[in-house]
Amino acid sequence: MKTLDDLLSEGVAGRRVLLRADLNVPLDGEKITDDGRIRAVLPTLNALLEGGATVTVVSHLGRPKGAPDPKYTLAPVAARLSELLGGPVNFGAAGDAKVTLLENLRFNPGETSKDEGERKAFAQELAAHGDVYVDDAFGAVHRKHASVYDVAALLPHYTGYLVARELEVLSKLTGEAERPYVVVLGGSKVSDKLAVIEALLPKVDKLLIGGGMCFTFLKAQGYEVGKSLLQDEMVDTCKDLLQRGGDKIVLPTDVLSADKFAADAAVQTVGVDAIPADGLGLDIGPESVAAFAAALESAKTVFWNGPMGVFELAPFAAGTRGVAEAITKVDGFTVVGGGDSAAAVRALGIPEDGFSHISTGGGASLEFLEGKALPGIVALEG
Ligand SMILES: Nc1ncnc2c1ncn2[C@@H]1O[C@H](COP(=O)(O)OP(=O)(O)O)[C@@H](O)[C@H]1O
Ligand SMILES: O=C(OP(=O)(O)O)[C@H](O)COP(=O)(O)O
Repeated sequence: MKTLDDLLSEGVAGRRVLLRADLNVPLDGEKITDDGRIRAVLPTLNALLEGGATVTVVSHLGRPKGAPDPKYTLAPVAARLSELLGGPVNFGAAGDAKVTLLENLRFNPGETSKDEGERKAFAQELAAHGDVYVDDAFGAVHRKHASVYDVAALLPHYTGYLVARELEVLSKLTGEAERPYVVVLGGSKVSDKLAVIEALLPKVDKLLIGGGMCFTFLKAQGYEVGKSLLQDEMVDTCKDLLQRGGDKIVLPTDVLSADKFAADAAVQTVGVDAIPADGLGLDIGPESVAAFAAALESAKTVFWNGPMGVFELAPFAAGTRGVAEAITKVDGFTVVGGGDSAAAVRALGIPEDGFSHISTGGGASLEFLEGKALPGIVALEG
């Protein structure tokens, strides 16, 4: 793979660079609640600007359905990027500034289309913005999307500093990871991540499952989960995983059940056998936090992706905080990955140096750990 330093030594003065970034930041309305992913691309962007390039930055935000949706505009990101760069950023179309951020890629159906022709057509449109392509969107390298995969075939392509660094650090988690190796999974992207568990099971010593992920497993164990996040069609898969995983898989034994998805909800801590029919499980309970912390105590390698609960709402942050703190006490190599997981660490005031590495990618890291070929990396290798 050619690197950004290769490109800089070729010289970028006066050249147009198409830069794929992952600026999929958490938002509260129009307010960015964590700008970590914007900051993470600054070294690459600044190096290109210092080299004299004109840069068109492209990114997705959230999961709009292939059409413009004001809820998912990158406008707040353009404003924050401009603040962080200390200079102007054109938004939506090229202008006087050296940096342009285009609107959310996923407003175009070609970006995520399963139809290769449709994706390639959109990749052609994107390629028109650059003489060369730099991929620094580590969080999206596991997506076979036009801006991540197809466009690389159309332009000379290079890895950005973030992608290079992430691959270097995460490669310590594959192959000869020191044992015990504990993976902690949570979050809300249940269907994406259930598929990863199967591949990870043989590689790890313990798999702790909390967050929105755990309810499909609890259902598979025979418990009723009320109105909690549930992937009904995956219950049988979970039964099979539980059987194969044996005592490697650790599930919560208690949860916080709320009467609504809100900070002022009425909340009760219940055993997993007593989740009310109208209850929403929004965090793991204290007994589970203690069990997860105990399982982490002797770990030598830890990877954590996905908050243990809806940490954005104060009453449901304790599980994520407890697990994060337990990981910071581990005497070994510890990685937390994922847009929201990294944001949670910062939002909860957990010292960032308590982890060996904070990755910008959740799903991307998991698929890398799994040993899967990542489309965004395959494309850069070609
Ligand atoms: N029990 C739960 N029910 C619903 N949502 C949850 C639950 N636990 C965690 N979440 C949500 O999961 C989201 C993060 O999930 P995900 O995107 O998978 O993580 P990451 O971005 O770190 O990969 C957070 O916004 C959090 O509120
Ligand atoms: O937030 C992301 O992934 P993550 O939640 O796994 O860290 C990336 O921006 C990828 O987004 P996607 O999972 O909608 O393709």
